[in-house]
Amino acid sequence: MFRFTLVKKDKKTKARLGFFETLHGKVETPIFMPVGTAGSVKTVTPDELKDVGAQIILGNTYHLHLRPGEDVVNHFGGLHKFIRWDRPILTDSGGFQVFSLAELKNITEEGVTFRSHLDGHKIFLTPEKSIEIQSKLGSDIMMVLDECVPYPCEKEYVKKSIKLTTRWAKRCKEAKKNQWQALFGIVQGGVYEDLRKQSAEEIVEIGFDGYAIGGLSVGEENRLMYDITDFTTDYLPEDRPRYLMGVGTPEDILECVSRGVDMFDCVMPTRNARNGLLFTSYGKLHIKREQWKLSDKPIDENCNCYTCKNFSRGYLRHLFKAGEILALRLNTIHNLHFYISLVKDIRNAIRKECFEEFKKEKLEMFKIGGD
Ligand SMILES: Nc1nc2cc3nc(NCCc4ccc(CCO)cc4)[nH]c3cc2c(=O)[nH]1
Ligand SMILES: [Zn+2]
Repeated sequence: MFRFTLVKKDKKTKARLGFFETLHGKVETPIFMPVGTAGSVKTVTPDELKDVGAQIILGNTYHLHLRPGEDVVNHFGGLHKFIRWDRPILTDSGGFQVFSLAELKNITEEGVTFRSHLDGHKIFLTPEKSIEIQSKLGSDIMMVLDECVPYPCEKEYVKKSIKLTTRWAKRCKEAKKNQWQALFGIVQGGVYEDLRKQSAEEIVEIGFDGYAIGGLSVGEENRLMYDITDFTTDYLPEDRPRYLMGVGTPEDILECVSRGVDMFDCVMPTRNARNGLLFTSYGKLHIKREQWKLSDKPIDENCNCYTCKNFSRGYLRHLFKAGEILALRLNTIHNLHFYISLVKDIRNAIRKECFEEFKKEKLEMFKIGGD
């Protein structure tokens, strides 16, 4: 059960306001999805996720297959019950994780063979196996198994790779049959516009509930990511959500919403939080800096998250320097709240038809510098 509704199209940019409905509830777009790779969004509880306004989270087929295994999750009634999250979950297919994490991988027509980064045991992932795992996990939105080519990558290789990705997408759709879960296709094509057009046309031809732009945020320059995104969204149907995988910084999200993207996921807010790097309205702030030792200010005076309502920079710096686990939790709560509030403000700006001014103002403020 999945349905996307386009509510409003911005007049001056390609930004869109919409929402989609799943078995586990409704999600307004543009949306940011916190990453819960192995089931948990690191260091925070489901209630804390709801407090910061999270509507949907992302899980990873690769990680959950390796540990604890989809049969264990299925034994507990699926991922929602296992992790106690009753809102929508999207699972990535393992495509990217194999290419970015596993050692010794070999790709054939049938699938990809790789060794677990945990204990080195051999795994053979096929489109059918990826769909089987995601079905047992019970995610609301499944992703097809694709080949995410590295950057840079020979055009000849990319040309062959998108054909394989298209054949795998077809096999995923067949493997899904009439299951209740939604299935998103993934467009590849590297940084080559003609191959992006070809991949988009082939994936749209198969027909999916939504379309992801893959193969980006893999080391290419931002400008190139924006250009390829801008080019590709023109080949995706208006009445389906567009999901830019692995993106990105607050700037990237503003830039790519204006280029027609509805959905984002990134480990940036959570991973940076654990490294003491905090997002504020004026740019990034390094909490461990000496200059915050005696600061009684919150991370961001414009933020009303639990961390900013209760704690000073001085205390957060102390916790971080002392290696207190609470530091990781409070930093994560703030960074997730920052990202989720940003996309909420984006939705309101599109609704009030002032998105372009909102974007300009935000980008200017981010440049001031948080430190
Ligand atoms: N199935 C599939 N999944 C993907 C996930 C991705 N995730 C990314 N980028 C994430 C990169 C990324 C990694 C780490 C950090 C934190 C740095 O502090 C930020 C971004 N690109 C991606 C591409 C694909 C893709 O084509 N196919
Ligand atoms: Zn805050």
